[in-house]
Amino acid sequence: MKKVLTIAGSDTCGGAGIQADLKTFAAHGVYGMSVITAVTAQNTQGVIAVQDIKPEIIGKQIDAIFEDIEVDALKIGMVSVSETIETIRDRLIEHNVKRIVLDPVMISKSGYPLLKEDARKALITNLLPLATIVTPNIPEAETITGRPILNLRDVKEAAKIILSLGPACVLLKGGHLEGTATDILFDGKVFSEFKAPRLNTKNTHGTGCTLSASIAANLAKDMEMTRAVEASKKYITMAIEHSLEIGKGVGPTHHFYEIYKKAGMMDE
Ligand SMILES: Nc1ncnc2c1ncn2[C@@H]1O[C@H](COP(=O)(O)OP(=O)(O)OP(=O)(O)O)[C@@H](O)[C@H]1O
Ligand SMILES: Cc1ncc(CO)c(N)n1
Repeated sequence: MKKVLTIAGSDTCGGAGIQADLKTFAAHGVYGMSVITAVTAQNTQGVIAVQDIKPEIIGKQIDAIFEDIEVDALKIGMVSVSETIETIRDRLIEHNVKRIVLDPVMISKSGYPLLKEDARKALITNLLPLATIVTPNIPEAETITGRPILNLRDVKEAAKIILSLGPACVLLKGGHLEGTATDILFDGKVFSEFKAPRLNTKNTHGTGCTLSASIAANLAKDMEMTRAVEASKKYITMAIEHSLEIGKGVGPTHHFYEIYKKAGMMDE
């Protein structure tokens, strides 16, 4: 069985972060493992509080995995502060990790900062160059590039700038634009578009976490990048289509093996 690791924050309500990642891994039939960077108190209405885990313990969690288990792919989500980012960078270089999906989580859907402002630079300089693929949403891409993104042309320009910062590929997610939910993959040579109809639901808590976890699971299964993103786009679209009316606010996406099967990935 393929083994996939998530390095991310805990979401009490189970829709985003570590919890979304492990559910996604299970639905993809891979073995999930976790390194927790922060504990959030949050629900579908917002983030109430965050406690960052000490970088030393984060480093020890990473070592505990790599000294014992072979990891086929990993994803990085919420990383909070500069010291955490530097610890993760050092440990991943030391363990010679390949196939890193970086979701540059900055702000929750409800507007709570999940990455400290002074840590943004640390994320860009330390983690972007290690990424096999980085998956910013529009506001994250605007922060990384310092440029507004209003249309598809801006998206492509931003993807080029982000690629120049070191990752092997960029997937710029169009969830925050209007109209068709189009994500653009750029590998330095070719732009590929992944489109899905915009689903009329408020229940999109954890969509970014789910998509990046799905890509990590698919890469672990030796899928080539474009095929992995294509399959993961189908998965997230179905997980949103079946999203759950849980809580009073922005409900979570739904994960189950049926979705994975319907997305045409049952043989992989
Ligand atoms: N209403 C929607 N209908 C269809 N697809 C959507 C919708 N909203 C988001 N998506 C898709 O979900 C995926 C995640 O994109 P999004 O831009 O929402 O990520 P995000 O903002 O990082 O999420 P998060 O809030 O979890 O950080 C993308 O493939 C995007 O196109
Ligand atoms: C722990 C955590 N990671 C990521 C997000 C972004 O969706 C969130 N809300 N919570």
